[in-house]
Parts: sequence; structure tokens; C-alpha cells
Amino acid sequence: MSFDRSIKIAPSILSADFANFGQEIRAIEDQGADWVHVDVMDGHFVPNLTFGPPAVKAFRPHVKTFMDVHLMIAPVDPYIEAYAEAGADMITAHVEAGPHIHRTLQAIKAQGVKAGVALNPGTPVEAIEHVMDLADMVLVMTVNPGFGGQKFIHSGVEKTRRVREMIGDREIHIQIDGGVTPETAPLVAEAGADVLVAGSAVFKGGSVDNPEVYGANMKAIRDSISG
Ligand SMILES: O=C(CO)[C@H](O)[C@H](O)COP(=O)(O)O
Ligand SMILES: [Co+2]
Repeated sequence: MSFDRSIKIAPSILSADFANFGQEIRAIEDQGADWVHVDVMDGHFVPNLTFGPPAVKAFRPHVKTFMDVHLMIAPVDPYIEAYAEAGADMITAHVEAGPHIHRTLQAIKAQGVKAGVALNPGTPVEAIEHVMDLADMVLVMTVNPGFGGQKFIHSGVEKTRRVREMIGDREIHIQIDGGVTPETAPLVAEAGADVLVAGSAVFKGGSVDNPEVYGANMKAIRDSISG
């Protein structure tokens, strides 16, 4: 299959109803989500705690599209196999989470899943220059990781442009995560991003009983780009 450079929306289930993940995942996919973004936090690398491998395994049967697992944990290497076995289609690790990002990306690829490398807002793009050949995706964080609902950090737009230049003609996705809304999505899409994570902007105002709101929220993001 040829590389898909079209805009993809990846709702973060960090903003879903935690008592109802199966229905929430089905609702966002029925309403047009392209990927499902799962935020794994350890209370150490980031000041919040979320999903261990058993939780991710429980999400798996509900995900019909693509399960994108964002690991905000340190150390990361001891847990790669468990998250791959839990059913991740892509595992993204932070370059800041350990001294050996090259080894980490090799370990992800060795599990037969796609590998993403994430950059915190304060990390320069040069930190990933020498691992581009191992990456299927670069994640540009536009908030400091740990929580949903934060304000978009605008330096991420120029950073996205620089990542785009660094990628050249390689088949590597650029994902933006944090504060994506109909106001900020066109800025990063224009700079070269193709995967937009959105938590609060997708889930706000909706529920599994009123899922059309999720669809309308995703449409507002897509329309802001095509417009
Ligand atoms: O990785 C994350 C936080 O660390 C989340 O994916 C991100 O914050 C999404 O939430 P929102 O769209 O509400 O900013
Ligand atoms: Co995330």
C-alpha cells in the first residue's frame, strides 16, 4: 500500500469517559476517527498515571482502525514487548526518556510494530537527526506531556516545518499532539503534519449517547484545514 500523506485525526482517549472505553472507541471510529491515540503515563516521566499493558489489551478488540500508543514512561525499553503484545500498531517513545533512543526504536521495530519518536516542546529537532531511518513517525509535542486540555505551544509550528525538511522524501508521518483545535490544526497542517491528535477538542460536548458531537468536532478540525 502506498504511503498515506493525507490528514488523519487521532482522538486521544485520555479525554474519553474512563468508565466506558469500549463504547467510546466505537463511537469515535463510527464518527470518522482515522486512528485511536492511547496515552500511557507513568507518574515519573510525566506527573500523571494512566494505562498499563492490560488496559491497552482490553482496548484492542474495540479498535478497528489503528492503535497508536504514546508511551510517556521512563525507562521505556523494559515495557516495549508488553505494549506490543497488548496489541499496539504503533509505539511512540520519547527521545528524552532514556539515553539510547536508537536502541529503543530498534526494540520497537523488532516487535513488528511501527515506531514513533517523540520530541517534547523544549527538545531540539537535532536530537532525532540520526535515528530517522528507524522512525515511521515523528511526534512533535505542542504541550508539555502529562495532561489533556492544555494550551497549544506555538513554537511547535516552526519545529514541525523543520522536522518536515529533515524527513525529506522518506515515508515518515509527522504527528502533532497537544492543544489541537480548529484554530491550531491549519497551522501545523500547513507546516507539514499529517496526523493530528486531539483529545478535548474531539470529546468536548459529546458522549456515547450523543456521538454525533464527536463527528462534528472532528469535521470542524478537518474543515479548518481544507478551508
Ligand atoms: O499526550 C498527551 C498529553 O501528554 C495527549 O495526547 C494530549 O494532551 C491530547 O489532549 P488535548 O488534545 O486535550 O491537548
Ligand atoms: Co499523546
